[in-house]
Amino acid sequence: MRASQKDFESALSQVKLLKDPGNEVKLKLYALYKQATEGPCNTPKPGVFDLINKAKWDAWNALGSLPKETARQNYVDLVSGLSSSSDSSSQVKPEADRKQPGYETLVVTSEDSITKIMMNRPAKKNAMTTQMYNEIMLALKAASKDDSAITVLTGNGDYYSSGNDLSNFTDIPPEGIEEKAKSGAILLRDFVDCFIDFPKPLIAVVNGPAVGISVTILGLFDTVYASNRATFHTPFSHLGQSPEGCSSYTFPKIMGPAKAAEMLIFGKKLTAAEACAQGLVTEVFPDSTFQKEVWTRLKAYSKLPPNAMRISKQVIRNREKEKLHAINAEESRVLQERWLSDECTNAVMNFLTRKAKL
Ligand SMILES: CCCCC/C=C/C(=O)SCCNC(=O)CCNC(=O)[C@H](O)C(C)(C)COP(=O)(O)OP(=O)(O)OC[C@H]1O[C@@H](n2cnc3c(N)ncnc32)[C@H](O)[C@@H]1OP(=O)(O)O
Repeated sequence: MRASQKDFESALSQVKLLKDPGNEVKLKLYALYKQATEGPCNTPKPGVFDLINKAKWDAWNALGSLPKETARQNYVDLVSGLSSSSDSSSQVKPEADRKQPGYETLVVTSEDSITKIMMNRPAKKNAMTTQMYNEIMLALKAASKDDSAITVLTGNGDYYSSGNDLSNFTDIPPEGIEEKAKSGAILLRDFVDCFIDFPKPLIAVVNGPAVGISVTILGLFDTVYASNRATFHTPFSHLGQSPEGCSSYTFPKIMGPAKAAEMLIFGKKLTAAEACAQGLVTEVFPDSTFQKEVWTRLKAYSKLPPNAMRISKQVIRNREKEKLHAINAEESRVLQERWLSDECTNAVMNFLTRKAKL
């Protein structure tokens, strides 16, 4: 059911009675309020030294073209979630306090036996920089050893992730472009290996569109929940590139070779419903209730006996591990060559000079 203007006004009054929810939530509330009342952000970006207004602008701008009604609904849902959590437990720490330090491109939190790794470059659609790949690997390694039962990867803002940050290609070392391609292939291989080897249930909470490597690695997750706003796009041929993340093996296995070829060779973009029908996504939720429904479900799952879940995952996945590592190595080797091709260089230059988007 859509939130009415009255629900929205009542949420606006309720929010004033809440305990300080922390800066991150306040920014989310601000952005949703602006989007619900004024629509997409169209004011000039504040200067870099105007930190507070820039953070507010970034949060609002990250909502992109989210419709006003959806923003209104999300605002009402967020306030209702905050009210019930502050009613049910006065000991809940604000998110800012639970946040693990040391990450610049992620927000990593652990609560209710769930470690949540949130990609946090909303203004860049959570494009993955070299730093983000490295931080995700660190966060996964830490989560594999912490006392959480399950681990979640998600995105902040309107995108899940727009995939590899194409400006990674501009940072050429003095040794030249071949060396860049070589180190990129090593990074890719190490990154995907972390997903292959991750020992606990790994869940993707796909909050919006997903592109490139953020889609291909989904075949290595145990469960994928998606908002109905999410789309799944692997435009490798358009970019002069080739599949990674073990998708050359997992996608044909999940959806059959014909459907996999449409995605991986021809770059067909799937809606969340299509991705679910093809087995890449576990379940799709309406965007207005996505966060509430998914987190309620995950909190229930996180209470299951953790060792049993870990062992079940091993039984399901272990016999494939060796094969997946070999496929990852081969895909990384092929991509290393592709990155040196004219097709790839031209596609990246076209994006970076704003001549082409997906
Ligand atoms: C080392 C491991 C390598 C692994 C190999 C991985 C391969 C892949 O992942 S291939 C996929 C690569 N991704 C793309 O080609 C996406 C490129 N982005 C786009 O086409 C568009 O940005 C969009 C469709 C994702 C969103 O379009 P729109 O809603 O119009 O938003 P903007 O384009 O204005 O984006 C806002 C802001 O974010 C920057 N940005 C978005 N995605 C990327 C990206 N992948 N790389 C670099 N930058 C990205 C975009 O440039 C805008 O920046 P500003 O202009 O500074 O605001």
